[in-house]
Amino acid sequence: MTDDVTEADAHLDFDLEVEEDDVGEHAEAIPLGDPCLVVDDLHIVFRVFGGKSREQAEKSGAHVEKAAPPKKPFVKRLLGAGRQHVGAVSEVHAVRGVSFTARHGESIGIVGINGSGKSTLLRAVTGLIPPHSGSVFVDGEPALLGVNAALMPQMTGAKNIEIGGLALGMTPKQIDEKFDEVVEFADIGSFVDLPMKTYSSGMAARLRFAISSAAIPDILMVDEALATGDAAFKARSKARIEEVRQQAGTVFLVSHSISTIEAMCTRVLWMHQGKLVMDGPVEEVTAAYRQFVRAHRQARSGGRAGGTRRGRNGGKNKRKG
Ligand SMILES: Nc1ncnc2c1ncn2[C@@H]1O[C@H](COP(=O)(O)OP(=O)(O)OP(=O)(O)O)[C@@H](O)[C@H]1O
Repeated sequence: MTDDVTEADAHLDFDLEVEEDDVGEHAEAIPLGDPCLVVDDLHIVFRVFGGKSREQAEKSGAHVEKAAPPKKPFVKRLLGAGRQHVGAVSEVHAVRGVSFTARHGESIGIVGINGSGKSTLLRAVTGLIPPHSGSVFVDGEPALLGVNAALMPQMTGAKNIEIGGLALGMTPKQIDEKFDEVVEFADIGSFVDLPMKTYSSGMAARLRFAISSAAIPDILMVDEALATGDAAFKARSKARIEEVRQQAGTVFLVSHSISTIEAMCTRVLWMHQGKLVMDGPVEEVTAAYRQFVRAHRQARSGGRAGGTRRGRNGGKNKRKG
């Protein structure tokens, strides 16, 4: 996989955040329990209407197919005759045949370039997206409050702590007891009384992480929340992740930061174009992924240099002319 940088891959649009910020020691190895999650040959397919989303998905390297038009009954065909065509329907095959088993006490990082299917996989595991085919078996209640979580931007942070807590199965009394801790963990101060739409993306991500981990869930899903925090927040998050694992919970962490994955995880899944290309110990998978990312960087900077030169010259020529 790592040596296999295709020309198509080289043009993919992705973040290459392999920065080396100091997140701390590597995740502690603890004895693992029984399986808590089994994902078996999972496929997730999105239907996309119109052309723009399709182009975006193709740019990210996802597998896009033109969907067969649904068969309409004769009467509908007759009534619809002459209506304007609203655009083609495409299918984005975002997750393609992914299988793995997670055990109690594991902390599993998910890496992959933009559009490789990481968030879709997490959302499918939590039951937010139904599988196209394949199955997900979960023992316990997954808590996902990633960047796309359904908190209400027009409501205050306080109200969102309440809603988020209830959504995670906490009682109003438990939410009351945890309230100050959540605000302190998220470090949002008096912003807690303002609508979430007034928050910076970092504040919102921190609050989501604080809510999702407040009740020590069976399975904690973290989607990029840690990328937006400072060193102190990362240290607090790491301690919280360890706490979940110590209590036999399982943690999934999606991040573009390899150093964060290395510090917080014991195992890594690498997704590429919807497929699971590697699943193994942190050092092994991150080493292979780093090599892949470097190769891409080189391929991309080569391509971009040409493009930029052409662009600049083109501008100059125009002004001269
Ligand atoms: N609701 C949706 N409708 C249509 N296509 C979607 C939808 N959500 C995701 N996709 C497509 O599925 C593919 C996988 O997206 P996903 O967000 O899971 O990738 P990712 O690895 O999490 O990316 P990133 O690192 O940029 O967050 C992409 O091609 C994306 O465009």
